[in-house]
Amino acid sequence: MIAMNTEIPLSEKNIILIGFMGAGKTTIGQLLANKLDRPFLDADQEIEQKYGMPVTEIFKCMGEPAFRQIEKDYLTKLCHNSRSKVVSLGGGSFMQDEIRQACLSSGIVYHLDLQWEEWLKRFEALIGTRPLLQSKSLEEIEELFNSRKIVYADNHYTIAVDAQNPEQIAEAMAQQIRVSWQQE
Ligand SMILES: Nc1ncnc2c1ncn2[C@@H]1O[C@H](COP(=O)(O)OP(=O)(O)OP(=O)(O)O)[C@@H](O)[C@H]1O
Ligand SMILES: O=C(O)C1=C[C@@H](O)[C@@H](O)[C@H](O)C1
Ligand SMILES: [Mg+2]
Repeated sequence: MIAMNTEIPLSEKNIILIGFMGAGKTTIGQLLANKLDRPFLDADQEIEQKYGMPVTEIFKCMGEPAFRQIEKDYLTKLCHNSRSKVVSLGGGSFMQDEIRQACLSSGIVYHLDLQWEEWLKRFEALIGTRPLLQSKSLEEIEELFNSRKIVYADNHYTIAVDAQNPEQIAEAMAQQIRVSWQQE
């Protein structure tokens, strides 16, 4: 756990979910937002809506560097201009220094932490819609998984997501967050 910026009241800070592709950021983020009665924003979905195409198409038509720039612009602005939201990042968003710093300084960052063996069970469900997986061998994906884990470790809270379903995880997170708001 790392120190938080105290200028924004705790209960107004964005709750930001990070973690590897398929860890459950979108699924759990939506459930958590409903439970806390907060608006939900998913970086990938917002970008898809703005550009009128899925992330896979943005990668194909514009290339990954363009996607990363769009992702950086969207998320750094969001961190500076918005409060009291539940925000799910894309799996790679946190790898960009500016996004990481903006999230850590303005929000409460939750790392949804999944073990490799559990992630493998989700592979088939992910491959069609995650362009980064499509060009890699399983060994290369495992390498990416391990290298990103080091970066995700820069967070405020780590939540193990291997052994529970999304509803249980969102409920546990909501309870912990409500308690922290009451203690403010
Ligand atoms: N705790 C869980 N147990 C079992 N399946 C889960 C769990 N969390 C998510 N899933 C499933 O894993 C898949 C990926 O989930 P989701 O899209 O929420 O991941 P994500 O972290 O948002 O991925 P990305 O970084 O690519 O956006 C979905 O099919 C979802 O139903
Ligand atoms: O882990 C990643 O780099 C990505 C994850 C997805 O959420 C999308 O943002 C995109 O497919 C890239
Ligand atoms: Mg997602």
